Amino acid sequence: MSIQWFPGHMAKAKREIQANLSLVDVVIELRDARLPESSSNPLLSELLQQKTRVLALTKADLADPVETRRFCTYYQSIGMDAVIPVNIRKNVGLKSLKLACEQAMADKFERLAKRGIRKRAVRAMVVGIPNVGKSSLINAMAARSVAKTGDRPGVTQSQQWIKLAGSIELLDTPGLLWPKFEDQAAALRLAWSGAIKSDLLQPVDLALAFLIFVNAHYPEALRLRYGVEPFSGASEEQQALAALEQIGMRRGAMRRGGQVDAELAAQMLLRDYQTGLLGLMTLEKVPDVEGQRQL
Ligand SMILES: Nc1nc2c(ncn2[C@@H]2O[C@H](COP(=O)(O)OP(=O)(O)OP(=O)(O)O)[C@@H](O)[C@H]2O)c(=O)[nH]1
Repeated sequence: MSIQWFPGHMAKAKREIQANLSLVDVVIELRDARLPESSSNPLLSELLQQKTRVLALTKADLADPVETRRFCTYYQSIGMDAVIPVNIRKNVGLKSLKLACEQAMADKFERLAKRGIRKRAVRAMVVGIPNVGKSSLINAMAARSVAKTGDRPGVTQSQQWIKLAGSIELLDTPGLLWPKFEDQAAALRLAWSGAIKSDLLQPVDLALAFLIFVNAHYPEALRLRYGVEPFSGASEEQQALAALEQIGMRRGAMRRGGQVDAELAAQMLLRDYQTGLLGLMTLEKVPDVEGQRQL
């Protein structure tokens, strides 16, 4: 991620989303299925007010399916209009997402029809933090679109509406939200997922924290890919470091002279996770009742 989020940029992003919101019926909010809470932005709830909100959990092909189901149930239970796991690269879930947008608006349009107002296409926009899949989703949906409608501009002149098959019009520019840098646990997960570069930790420390997490929640993954046995007890950091050494040797991350290049090993480990080679893993749990946040 190359964007630096200074307060001025955040204010601008907020203004842009606000302006676009006034044009749409439905907001398609993208969150990473591997970290749906950490990849959200609380500002959105504040901005959305009464708008219909459909949540797409992207990169579901990389997430633990059991946890994804739990998150779907959870978000529906706290009032999200629809929650759809998607794999944008493989076009999985996109049809359901489109249907969810139409269904979410069906009642409203019916009410309007009773008042003699003609049914029109549902207007939607995509929002989310960097790297969550916004452009991929718009492109995937547009690829099967009937036509681009150029007659009705968006807020800025370069914006257009993409007319999708059926009766949805999608704004072709997504709304960009900033990630949760201030929450350190969230920032860590975002960095593991590849959404942000961590300013807090060096690659090796980032990888060690990741190894401790994986060892606690998905120990089999380390055994299967690198032959690293689960570790426990005190000196977890030391053991994680030993595991990283082993991973470095397995993956050929060596310096001249035969020593493991820990930084390279760290990068390879995280890359393996980000590309799914480490298996399907979700980095956080559904919030418990106490920790339950608003949408
Ligand atoms: N495995 C997998 N990868 C995905 C999926 N959706 C997007 N990606 C990948 O995630 C990366 C980021 O996707 P983009 O569509 O560029 O994300 P964005 O939100 O537009 O990113 P910004 O332009 O930084 O705001 C790309 O490498 C995509 O191929 C998905 O459902 N599964």
